[in-house]
Amino acid sequence: MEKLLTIAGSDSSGGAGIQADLKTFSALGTYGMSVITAITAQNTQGVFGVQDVEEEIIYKQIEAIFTDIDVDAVKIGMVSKSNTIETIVNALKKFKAKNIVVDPVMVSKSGYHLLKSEAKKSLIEKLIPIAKIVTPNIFEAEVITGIEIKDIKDMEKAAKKIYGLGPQYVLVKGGHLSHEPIDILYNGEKFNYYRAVRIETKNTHGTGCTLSSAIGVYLAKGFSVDKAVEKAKDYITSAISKSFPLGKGVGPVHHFYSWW
Ligand SMILES: Nc1ncnc2c1ncn2[C@@H]1O[C@H](COP(=O)(O)OP(=O)(O)OP(=O)(O)O)[C@@H](O)[C@H]1O
Ligand SMILES: Cc1ncc(COP(=O)(O)O)c(N)n1
Repeated sequence: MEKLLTIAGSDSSGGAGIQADLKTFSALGTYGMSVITAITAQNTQGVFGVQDVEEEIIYKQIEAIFTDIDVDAVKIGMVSKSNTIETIVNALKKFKAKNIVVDPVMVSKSGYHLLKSEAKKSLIEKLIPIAKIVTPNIFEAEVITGIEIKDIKDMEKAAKKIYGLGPQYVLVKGGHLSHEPIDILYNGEKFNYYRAVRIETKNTHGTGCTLSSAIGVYLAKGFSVDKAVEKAKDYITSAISKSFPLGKGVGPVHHFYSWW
């Protein structure tokens, strides 16, 4: 069984963050482990508080895992602040982590800033360069590049600029853009396009977390990046199509749609 690690924030309502990542790892038949960077008090309507975890215990969590267990892939989500980013980057370099998927989480669907503004520079200059694949949504790609994104051409331009920061692949996700949720993968030479039909639902809490975790799973299973994204895109599209209402706000996708 492949062993996956998520380094991310906890979402108390279970739809995004660490909880979404571990559900994705389990649903896709892999063993999931977690390093928690921050605890959020969150539900389907909003984020009501965040407590960042101290760097020392973040490092110890990573050390405890890598000194004992072979990790096949690492997914990184909410990282909150620059000291946390530096701790993670130094530790992953030290332990020679492979198949690193960086989801550059900045703002929750409910509008809460999960990345402090002082951390943008570290995210861009330190975290993104160590990624095998980085998966910004439209807003994140705009913040990272300074390019305003209105269409697929702009997504391509942004993908090229982000590639210049050092990751091996860039996936710009179009979930927030037009009618068709098209995602664009760039490897420095060519673009691949991943299309799906838009599912009309408000219940999309955790879509980005789930997609990046699923990419990690398929990389851990030995698929090429192109194929891993294709399979992860199929998974998120099905999980969104079976998403369900929970609470009074934005409900979660169904990670276990093919199980029950
Ligand atoms: N309504 C939808 N129907 C089908 N696919 C969708 C829909 N919304 C998003 N997607 C797809 O879900 C994946 C996640 O994309 P999205 O742009 O929502 O990421 P995100 O904004 O980072 O997510 P999150 O807000 O959870 O962090 C992408 O593959 C995107 O194309
Ligand atoms: C801990 C944590 N990590 C990531 C997200 C982003 O997910 P979404 O954009 O669906 O709110 C979140 N809300 N909470």
